[in-house]
Amino acid sequence: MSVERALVLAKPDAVCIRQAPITAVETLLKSINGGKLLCFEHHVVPTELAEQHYEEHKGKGFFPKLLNFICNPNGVIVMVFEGVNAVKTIREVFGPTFVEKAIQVECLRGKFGSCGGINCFHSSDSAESGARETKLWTDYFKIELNEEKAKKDFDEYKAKYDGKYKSDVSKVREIVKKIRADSEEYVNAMKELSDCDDFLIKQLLASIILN
Ligand SMILES: Nc1ncnc2c1ncn2[C@@H]1O[C@H](COP(=O)(O)OP(=O)(O)OP(=O)(O)O)[C@@H](O)[C@H]1O
Repeated sequence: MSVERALVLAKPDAVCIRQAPITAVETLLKSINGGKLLCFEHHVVPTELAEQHYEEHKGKGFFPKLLNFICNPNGVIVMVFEGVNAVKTIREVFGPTFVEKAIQVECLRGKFGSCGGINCFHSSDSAESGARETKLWTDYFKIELNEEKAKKDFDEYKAKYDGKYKSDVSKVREIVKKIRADSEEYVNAMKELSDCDDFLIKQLLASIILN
């Protein structure tokens, strides 16, 4: 039995889904033995921090999309939890990385995730990474770890949003499915005109959709 710290992020999708961080905090405080919330702060993530946070994935094919997602202007809610075996407990509460797998079990990524790696939450994967990530994020944003302040910040968030918006993401998942199917068609059509890779073509599509 060891007391550990874990960095938890409500990722940009969970920042938009207002009820998701509330459910996460309340579920985690109930689930972690002796669980404490030590910070609850909203921040927009600069690329240099994202690169350090996800350094183990540098060079992998999905790295640019991972940075693009976590640096989204919706920002993230930075949380630090402490408790006995906190890392394992949090990862069980969040569930599998990919939403298609997460929806097969009772877990928060399955409840709130949109698709693939757009899975609402990050949590440190070992006590060592918990310590490393907590230091990285708290140093970067000069966050003070303080249970009282975290409670106040969370209570303010809760007073503003609890029960104001739905928790059911099923309509959003249907739309995401359609967009993904259309995006494959777009990539195939562009490939007749281009040797650009799929990521760059999808970035163009994102610009078109947002225009
Ligand atoms: N093959 C992939 N394709 C797209 N995105 C991926 C892929 N693998 C991982 N990701 C994204 O990168 C994040 C980090 O991957 P990792 O393998 O560390 O999973 P995790 O530990 O479950 O997630 P996290 O680190 O966010 O808690 C995932 O949460 C997901 O958003």
